[in-house]
Amino acid sequence: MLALHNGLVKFRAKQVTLPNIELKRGEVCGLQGPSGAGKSTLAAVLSGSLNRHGGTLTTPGYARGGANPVQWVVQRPEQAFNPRLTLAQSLDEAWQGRDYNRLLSKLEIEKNWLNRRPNTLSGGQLQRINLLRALSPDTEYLLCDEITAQLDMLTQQKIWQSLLLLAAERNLGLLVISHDDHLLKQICHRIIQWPDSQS
Ligand SMILES: Nc1ncnc2c1ncn2[C@@H]1O[C@H](COP(=O)(O)OP(=O)(O)OP(=O)(O)O)[C@@H](O)[C@H]1O
Repeated sequence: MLALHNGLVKFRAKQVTLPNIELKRGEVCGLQGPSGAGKSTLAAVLSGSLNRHGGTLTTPGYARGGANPVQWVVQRPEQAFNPRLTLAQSLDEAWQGRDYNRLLSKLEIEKNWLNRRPNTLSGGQLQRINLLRALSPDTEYLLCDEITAQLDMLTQQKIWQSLLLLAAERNLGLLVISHDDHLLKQICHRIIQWPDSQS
């Protein structure tokens, strides 16, 4: 279970009250809310990237020597990679030397892309590799923060098709943060409307 209750984050000039959330493995939950409400802040807290100032956070434990089981995937994949490393080097780090080749075709990634540096790939190519980076065997929950918002419609559809299949196969819990009403209704089991109500 991944859960946050009564979460609160204080920035220097602002305090953000986070919505209560409980996400189980195998579940695809949408999160929708106005710009600036704190959706990315919530993802940062759930993934342990940002300290909270209140509330109770429940996360799955790390496997011994393993990576974070809660992975936050952001809208701009270039932020997730060291620009000086090839993508293969970044993937080897994230996967700790384990074999990810089986996932290349599932995510429609061409092997030769991996010899390149992040700034030489398109947004869609890089986001596929970013998802592969986040999908090491340790991952149990994926926080998808507007991950296809900058991509064309066809690429969006293909990425979600691949990702939902993999999520079902791996029994991952998915939090889908998006302003795209149509996408959320199409793929989510339930949608949290923030700050209004839960449905
Ligand atoms: N590092 C930071 N320092 C100061 N304020 C911040 C920081 N990060 C976020 N905030 C503020 O916290 C609030 C929530 O930001 P957040 O990015 O989580 O919103 P969001 O719901 O994801 O917005 P959007 O839909 O536009 O991406 C905003 O008012 C933002 O300005």
